[in-house]
Amino acid sequence: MPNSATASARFPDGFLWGAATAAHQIEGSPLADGAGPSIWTRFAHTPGMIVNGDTGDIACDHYHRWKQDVALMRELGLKAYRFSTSWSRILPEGTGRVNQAGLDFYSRLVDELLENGIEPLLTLYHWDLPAALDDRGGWLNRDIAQWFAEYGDVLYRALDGRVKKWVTLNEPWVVTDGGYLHGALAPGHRSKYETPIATHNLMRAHGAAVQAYRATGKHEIGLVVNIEPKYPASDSADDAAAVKRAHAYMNEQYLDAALLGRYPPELKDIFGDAWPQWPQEDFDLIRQKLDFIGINYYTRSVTKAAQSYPLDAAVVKQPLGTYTETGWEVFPQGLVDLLVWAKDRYGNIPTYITENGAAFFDPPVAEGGRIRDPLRIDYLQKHLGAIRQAIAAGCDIRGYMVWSLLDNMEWSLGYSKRFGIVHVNYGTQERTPKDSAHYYSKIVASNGASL
Ligand SMILES: CO[C@H](O)c1c[n+]2c([nH]1)[C@H](O)[C@@H](O)[C@H](O)[C@H]2CO
Repeated sequence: MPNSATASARFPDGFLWGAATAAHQIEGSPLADGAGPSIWTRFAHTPGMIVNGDTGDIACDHYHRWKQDVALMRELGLKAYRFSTSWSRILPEGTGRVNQAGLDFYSRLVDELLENGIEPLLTLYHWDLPAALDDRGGWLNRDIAQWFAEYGDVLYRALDGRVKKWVTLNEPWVVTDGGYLHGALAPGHRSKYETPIATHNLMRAHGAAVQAYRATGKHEIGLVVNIEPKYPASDSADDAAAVKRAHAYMNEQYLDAALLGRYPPELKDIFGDAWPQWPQEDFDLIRQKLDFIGINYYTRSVTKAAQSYPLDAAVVKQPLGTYTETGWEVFPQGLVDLLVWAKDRYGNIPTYITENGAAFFDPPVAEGGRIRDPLRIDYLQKHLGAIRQAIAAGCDIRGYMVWSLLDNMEWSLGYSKRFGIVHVNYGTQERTPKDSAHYYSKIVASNGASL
């Protein structure tokens, strides 16, 4: 952890301090004003899919409370806000007819952010595929690359210039591992044959959306991936091989495709006969110049060889480790290690930490509206220290978006886990900044000097 050299390191001038959310997790009103259903609207209304039968029908009611939420960001002094747009709010059938009311919602939100001195970072896809496109095969249909580019183009033409940092996909690994392999996330498939196809079409769609941006956009576009560094449970050759497989599958697969124009060779070993041979022209589409990458970091995995599909690897719980409410080990050194790894493997591409945060059990709102969340403050402090260490090691880190601005719908875990630096009372929709929000606000105001 920090030594005198890194402790004296500082965050660069203009470091972009913000917070992140996603449409389906906070907006509510998924079918309002002409919006079409997404796969998450369907998944949440499928009995047994979401803890406590929770849905995104109301969530944080951000669809109506967006102005107050921007005011909250302003009070916290945030410089940026990473959010996603709902594809089926903009294109209810996924392609063709534009729902102007949906476009207007995001246009108003962007204007309000700008009027409050907050830079928007817009993610086109944060998992909520239009149900109408899922009915046509969704990420299993090669046509989705053009469908996605068309969706991006509608937003680029409407918002580029006001939005200057665009993201195509949020975490393609989670989309495929959760939605097509293990089935824990929408659309809930469990197929080793579908998973590589979904991966490949997500990356083709990413490339097509970047190409569409280059045709009209005048600013920046990137890709956001989740990275979870893997450490061997022992010095055995079997554990080293398990780490290699897990690292290739989760950490290298998507950035290699986007930045190097190829998949790691381990993927063929992992998926065997389920791993197709892709034509070179697909990689020519996928590999597009990016202005930045976004890395979402939460935890690490100590990994051992074990019987499991598809990796033949398992995570080893650390007896002396500290764990969050989602069972993730708090391990800030992993962030340093992965940022240096990414710099060395892909070149020092401008990088934003586009998500980092933790779910802890938060006490109820105390007298005077205070919510003490010391574990979250400790988590943030340690991970911001890790970023400062990575910057001192030469990594070109441009900004940090804490996950999340608000407690929100944690996908299949519903509202049972709270990641927000701001508490949401889902009964009243009252927002209450937690101690971590006040802590983070000071970090932002001092550009990290108060860390
Ligand atoms: C596997 O962890 C991922 O990096 C990850 C963690 N998270 C995410 N991705 C998603 O981008 C968010 O929508 C989640 O709410 C958030 C917290 O779970």
